[in-house]
Amino acid sequence: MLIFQSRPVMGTGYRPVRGYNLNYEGDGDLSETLFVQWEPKSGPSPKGQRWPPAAPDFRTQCLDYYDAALTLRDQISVLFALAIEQPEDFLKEKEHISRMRFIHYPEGAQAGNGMGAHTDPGIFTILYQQPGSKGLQVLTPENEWIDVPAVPGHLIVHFGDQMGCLTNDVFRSPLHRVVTQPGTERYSIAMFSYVDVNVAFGPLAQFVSAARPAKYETVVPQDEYKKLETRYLRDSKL
Ligand SMILES: O=C(O)CCC(=O)C(=O)O
Ligand SMILES: [Fe+2]
Repeated sequence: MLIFQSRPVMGTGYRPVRGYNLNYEGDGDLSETLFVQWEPKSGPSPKGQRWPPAAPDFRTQCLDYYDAALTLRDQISVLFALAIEQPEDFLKEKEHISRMRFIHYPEGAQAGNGMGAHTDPGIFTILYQQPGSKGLQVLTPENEWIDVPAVPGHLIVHFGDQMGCLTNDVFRSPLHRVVTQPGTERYSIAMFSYVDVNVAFGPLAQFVSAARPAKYETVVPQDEYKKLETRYLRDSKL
C-alpha cells in the first residue's frame, strides 16, 4: 500500500487522480503523483517515504535518476548564481531541500485537465517528459498557451517562485499546465529544488530600485510552504 501524501507541498507519498487541484478550479487534476525525497541507496527510508512494493527495481532506478538530477541541479545552480552576479555557491548554499514527483496522466477519451495552470514554488525545476508525449503548455508573455514538445534527450529547466522573489521577477516562474490528449497517457518526472525552510529570503538589493520597487517581502520559506499547503488542502477534492 502506498502511503497517502498528506502534506501536498513538502510531504512525500502518493496522491491519486484528482488528489491535486492546482488551479483551484473544477474537479481536480487528472494526474496521479508519487512524491519522494532523496534518500541514500543503502537506506533506511525517511519517515513517510514508501516505495511501490510490487516494483522492487523502481526505488533503485528512481534514486539513480535522483542522484543524476541533483548533480545537474548543482551545476545549473552555479550558472544561475553567476547570472545574478553572485558568488558561484550562492544558490547551492541555500538549496537544501528537493522533492521529486513521478507523474502519470491516465489515458482518457477526450482532452482533460491533467494539471491545472500553476507556477512551481521552488528555486527551479528540472522536468523530464516521456519522449513523444504531449500536453505540457506554457503561457507566453503575450498570454498565449504554447506546447512544450517532449524532445528525446532533452530536459526542461524552469524557474520557480523563489527565483522570482530573489530577482524581483527579473527571472520569473512561468505559468504552465498539462492538457491531456485524447487516447494517450503521459508520464513525466519533476524535480523541485527549494531553499532551506528557515532562512529568511527576499529580493536581492541589486534587483530593487525606485523604478522597480520590491514586489516581494522578505519571508521565511517555512511560512510560505505552510500557506501553500493550507491552500492546496482546502481546494483538494479528496
Ligand atoms: O507533467 C508535466 O510535464 C508537468 C509537471 C508539473 O508541472 C509539476 O509537477 O509541477
Ligand atoms: Fe509545475
